[in-house]
Amino acid sequence: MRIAVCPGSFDPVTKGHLDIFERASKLFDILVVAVFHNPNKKPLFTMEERVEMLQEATRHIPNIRVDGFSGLLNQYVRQQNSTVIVRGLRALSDFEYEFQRALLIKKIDPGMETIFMMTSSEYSFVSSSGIKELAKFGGDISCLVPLTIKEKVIQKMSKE
Ligand SMILES: Cc1cn(CCC(=O)O)c2ccccc12
Repeated sequence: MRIAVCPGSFDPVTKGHLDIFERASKLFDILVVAVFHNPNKKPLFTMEERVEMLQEATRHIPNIRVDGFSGLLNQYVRQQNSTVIVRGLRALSDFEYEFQRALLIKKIDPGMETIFMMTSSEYSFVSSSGIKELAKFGGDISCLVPLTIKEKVIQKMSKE
């Protein structure tokens, strides 16, 4: 059984994320989309909200499992009976951080592999932070996130 883990903050999930999920889910028997609890960040949505939003947004992909985790990524991946991490790359600006992170994981856990997938060109500019910024000032985020996510972002922003 080939399992891969796709970790991220997904605060919120975007169409760029979904593009990677849909393509990566065809390469593995199970794709675990894992919301990472980052103690250094103050997310807009709670871990539970992000897991729920991801479950909704990926309902059409049968071999996806959504989960939340904290702690060391490589330990979590091994707990999922996997040694493969999948990350999406939007642009060259992502590469340096992702490259260092992949090398560090390889250093502490040589059996772990990180696979990078380029997002489709139509989503190469889409980021969760950009979407939140746009929504904050009343911009239309319809083409950047699934409809169910759009409503939740606007609702959450109205309370900020
Ligand atoms: C498109 C994309 C960006 N990233 C990293 C930045 C982020 O977490 O949004 C991903 C992580 C997993 C799957 C897809 C993506």
